Amino acid sequence: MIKIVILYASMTGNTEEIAEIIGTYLEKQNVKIERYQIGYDKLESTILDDADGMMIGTYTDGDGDIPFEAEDLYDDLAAWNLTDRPVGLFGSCDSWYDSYGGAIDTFANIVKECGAKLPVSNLKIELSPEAEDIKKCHQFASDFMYYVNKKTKDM
Ligand SMILES: Cc1cc2nc3c(=O)[nH]c(=O)nc-3n(C[C@H](O)[C@H](O)[C@H](O)COP(=O)(O)O)c2cc1C
Repeated sequence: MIKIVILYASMTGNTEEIAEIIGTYLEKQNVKIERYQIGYDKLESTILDDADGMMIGTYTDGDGDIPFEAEDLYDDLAAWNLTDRPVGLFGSCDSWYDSYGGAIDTFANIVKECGAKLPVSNLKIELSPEAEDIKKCHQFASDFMYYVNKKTKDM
């Protein structure tokens, strides 16, 4: 069974909702999902030991900043073995701010630097997901799994 680990940081619940939409969609497709809330759950590189891919969801704080509770994870990722691992980035954003979903891009950059593969574009959802956004979440998850399944078959 394919396993995907979903890490998310959420203050007011929007990114958590997106994580739920993606996770539930994938579970229905027989993917094993493990969810961890950044800043609350214990996060160690071993959570990836038997995982086929990882998704990181985050809201954006300050002036395009990553949330305070995600700083430890950000610093620790270099020590995780991310080489060639498929990673997808998503989160809730607010277009009122200049740096739209800046934290998502910051996480995308660090995982790329750590050698991860980013098979899908970062998914940025305006505030709380609406019907159209739910479709985008499903498409994001589906495109991500297309890559993961292909990679798993090739191995
Ligand atoms: C103090 C503060 C600063 C923020 N800065 C940004 C920002 O720079 N860019 C952005 O896209 N959203 C920014 N936001 C908006 C949040 O990312 C947005 O409200 C998001 O939906 C919160 O997600 P959550 O419900 O998962 O916590 C900011 C929100 C707050 C309260």
